[in-house]
Amino acid sequence: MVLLILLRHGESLWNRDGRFTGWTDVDLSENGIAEARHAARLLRDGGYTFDVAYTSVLKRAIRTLWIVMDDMDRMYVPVHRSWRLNEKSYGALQGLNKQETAEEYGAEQVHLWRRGYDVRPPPLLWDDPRHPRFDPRYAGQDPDALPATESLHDTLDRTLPYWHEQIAERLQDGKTVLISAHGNSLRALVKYLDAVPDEVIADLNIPTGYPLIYELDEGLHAVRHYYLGNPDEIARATAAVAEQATVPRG
Ligand SMILES: O=C(O)[C@H](O)COP(=O)(O)O
Repeated sequence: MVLLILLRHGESLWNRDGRFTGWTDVDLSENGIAEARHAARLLRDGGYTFDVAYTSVLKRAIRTLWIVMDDMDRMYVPVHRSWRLNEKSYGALQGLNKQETAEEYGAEQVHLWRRGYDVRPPPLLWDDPRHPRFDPRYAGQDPDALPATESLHDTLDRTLPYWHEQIAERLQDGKTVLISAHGNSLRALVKYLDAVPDEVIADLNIPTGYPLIYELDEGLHAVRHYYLGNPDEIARATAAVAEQATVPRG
């Protein structure tokens, strides 16, 4: 049995403000820092450790990982960063308030942009300064391969090669792997691990800051998974993610 620990970063400044973030490099809020520390405590108290860590190239996931490594006294663990673990690109929606966007375009449309498996939000234009081709951290990448927007399907398609080429091998070596990443890059991995059907994945939300443990067999098939933490708090935090872009009644 091998262990995989998935961790969505703590609350970011734009999570706090209810804004679409995607590939925007936004830091943790004070609350997000506390959530990361809480995640470390949950792991420590549960007797979990990890041998190698993977994260995105976005600071909310990296900083969450740093805090967990520091609080668990595992700063020495090897860390690998890849854009393939980045959040789903929210394209031209990045920076907009989710609730205001729902008021303007309708909650149904925004739900499709957020959760439709094959639905892409409006893209960033090629010359938009927010396009990742202008960002030095992607300088080594083919600019045509960098997303101007993504569906969850697109996110899965660019995450999976990294899983197969890098992460799976470590797990097969019997290492416990921690992945500190994002709501949608983790939803994509969960879809793959649990073979969640396209229409069902829309209802799956991942809260910030709660470790999600996967037990895998030797073939890396998921045997079971569970969150660490208080189930009522996790249920509330998960529901809050789902409801981020609803239009208030009345
Ligand atoms: O990029 C974002 O806005 C969030 O990290 C994930 O948002 P979502 O829950 O609206 O997909």
